[in-house]
Amino acid sequence: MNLVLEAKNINKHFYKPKDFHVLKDISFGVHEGEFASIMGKSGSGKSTLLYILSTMDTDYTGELFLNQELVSGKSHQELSRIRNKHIGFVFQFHYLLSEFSVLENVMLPAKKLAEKSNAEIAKDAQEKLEMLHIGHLAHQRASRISGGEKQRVAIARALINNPTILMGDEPTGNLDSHNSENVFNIFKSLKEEQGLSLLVVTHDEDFAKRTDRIIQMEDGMIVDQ
Ligand SMILES: Nc1ncnc2c1ncn2[C@@H]1O[C@H](COP(=O)(O)OP(=O)(O)OP(=O)(O)O)[C@@H](O)[C@H]1O
Repeated sequence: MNLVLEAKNINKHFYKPKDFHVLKDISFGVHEGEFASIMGKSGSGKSTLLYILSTMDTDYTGELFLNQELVSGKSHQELSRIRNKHIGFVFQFHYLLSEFSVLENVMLPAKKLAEKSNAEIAKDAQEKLEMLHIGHLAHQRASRISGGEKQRVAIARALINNPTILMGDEPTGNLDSHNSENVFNIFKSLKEEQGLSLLVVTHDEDFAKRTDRIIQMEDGMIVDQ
């Protein structure tokens, strides 16, 4: 099975207020169609690692491959394009633009990529919303929908460019148990029905236990996977 993401000997330091070796020789991979989770105590380095894996942070040593292509060392411009095309990201907070409609929010990453006409992008966005059972909300303002709906819109937006991998940093952290369960089920069906690869940082043990693999972090190291 192909690796969609591979980290080799990733090390990172923070130098302020003093030298702190936050990630210590991290190596692991995510296979095509795998749903993996990262767990670990607060401060163990999970978010720091995810920001490197998603190419948002380039200040580290080691090698990062996406779809078997070495991405470390590339320019910010190249990384921005790779990230937009290959990585979908869902955060704890939805970061929707509240004055825009749901549909416009979902369309944004595809407009940035500029590979399709606006009409095609709108059609794709509507399809993603239908898939997540919120098609009827397309023309609502993003500020006028519930928290659980906002997170589903954020997932639709993360999927609009048909990424290779979907990453999440505590994507259920702000949701009640019912909406968390919804998000888990959406992720699971994306894996099962579309073969999507997923990598999710979570504190929710119940969520992690039901993923294919738990990557356990402690003190900047992977101690179990
Ligand atoms: N910009 C920074 N400068 C210095 N130290 C930082 C910086 N960002 C994070 N840290 C420290 O690095 C360590 C790892 O932080 P990180 O946010 O990756 O942990 P985490 O496992 O995601 O924690 P949580 O579960 O609380 O989100 C922590 O000790 C944190 O205080």
